[in-house]
Amino acid sequence: MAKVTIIGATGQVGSYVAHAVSQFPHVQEMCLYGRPGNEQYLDGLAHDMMDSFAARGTNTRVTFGTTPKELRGSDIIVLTSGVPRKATQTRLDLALENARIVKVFAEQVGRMAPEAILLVVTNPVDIMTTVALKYSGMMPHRVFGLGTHLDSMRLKACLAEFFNVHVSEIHTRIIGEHGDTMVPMWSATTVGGIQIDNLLGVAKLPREEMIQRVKSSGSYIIEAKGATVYGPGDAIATLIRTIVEDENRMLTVATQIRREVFGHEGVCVSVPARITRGGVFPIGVKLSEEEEQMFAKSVKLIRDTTENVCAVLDAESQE
Ligand SMILES: NC(=O)C1=CN([C@@H]2O[C@H](COP(=O)(O)OP(=O)(O)OC[C@H]3O[C@@H](n4cnc5c(N)ncnc54)[C@H](O)[C@@H]3O)[C@@H](O)[C@H]2O)C=CC1
Ligand SMILES: O=C([O-])CC(=O)C(=O)O
Repeated sequence: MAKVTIIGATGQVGSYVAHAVSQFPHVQEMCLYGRPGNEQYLDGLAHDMMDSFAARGTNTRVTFGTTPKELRGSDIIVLTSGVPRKATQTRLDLALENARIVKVFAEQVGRMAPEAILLVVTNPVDIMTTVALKYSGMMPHRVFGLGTHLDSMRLKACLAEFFNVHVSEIHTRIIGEHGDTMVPMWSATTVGGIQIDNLLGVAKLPREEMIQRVKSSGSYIIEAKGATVYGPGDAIATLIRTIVEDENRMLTVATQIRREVFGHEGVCVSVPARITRGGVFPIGVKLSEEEEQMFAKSVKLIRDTTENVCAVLDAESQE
């Protein structure tokens, strides 16, 4: 049984995730957490959800609060607080503003629930995951980010449409940044278990177009309806289910990498990882030369931006 806490529960992604995750049988308590001033909204949200659970026959207890003690006893904490981008912005434009928000909550989690698993969603997610790891002081396998799991699902949908097969027939991964430097792993892409290059007719696969579609998916949706909610929400819900039900699935999420395994270190970036009730454990993979070069570019961008942001945060905390 697990207590799941959503930080940023008043937001679009946070409230959808809270509702989606509460239906998992192992989730005993759903704690809706927000910043001071949002108590009335959280109260209303909690009551709305209780009505929903009664209608659905879900037995999850809903609690809410704005003080750090609410975090105590959490098994999984999802951090969704932060400013979302406008269609004209990149995720990287949010880095400093959201890092200030993430730092505050990460410190609270590190103090109140250091044994929990912390899943970071706030954008730019790779950088925010490193910020959360640094300022929470938690173990690296207990802090991870949504990363390119969502991008991998978006590519999966494109491939299922192209091949006209059920999505469950597609296995694929995108590693690296949740952003423009993301790296598709065509070498790990299969349809019905068959490696994509061994399928007849695959030469026609519009790989570049598909990746462009994945890269622009967030801004396309934001421009049309203001925010992405169901895609990230259900991608997050899958990760939480994997943890609470100890499914040992291998998904692609932002996690701290080590030099001995990935040739780089010091940042959180998406790679394949085994996800269990005990945490998230990256798995080393052999990349092609092109994938390796693209991955190095992604890591450099994340590292440079993270270092800049952390330098500002550290200077501010000296003031
Ligand atoms: N990694 C991913 O794939 C995705 C990441 N996101 C990111 O998640 C974050 C939230 O997105 P939405 O829920 O759509 O936004 P939203 O505006 O609906 O909600 C924002 C939440 O953050 C809180 N918040 C805002 N400023 C704050 C501050 N200064 N201090 C404390 N709390 C603050 C709000 O109270 C609210 O709960 C954004 O950074 C967005 O870019 C969203 C979708 C997918
Ligand atoms: O694009 C955004 O800002 C939200 C997000 O990360 C996504 O849906 O991929």
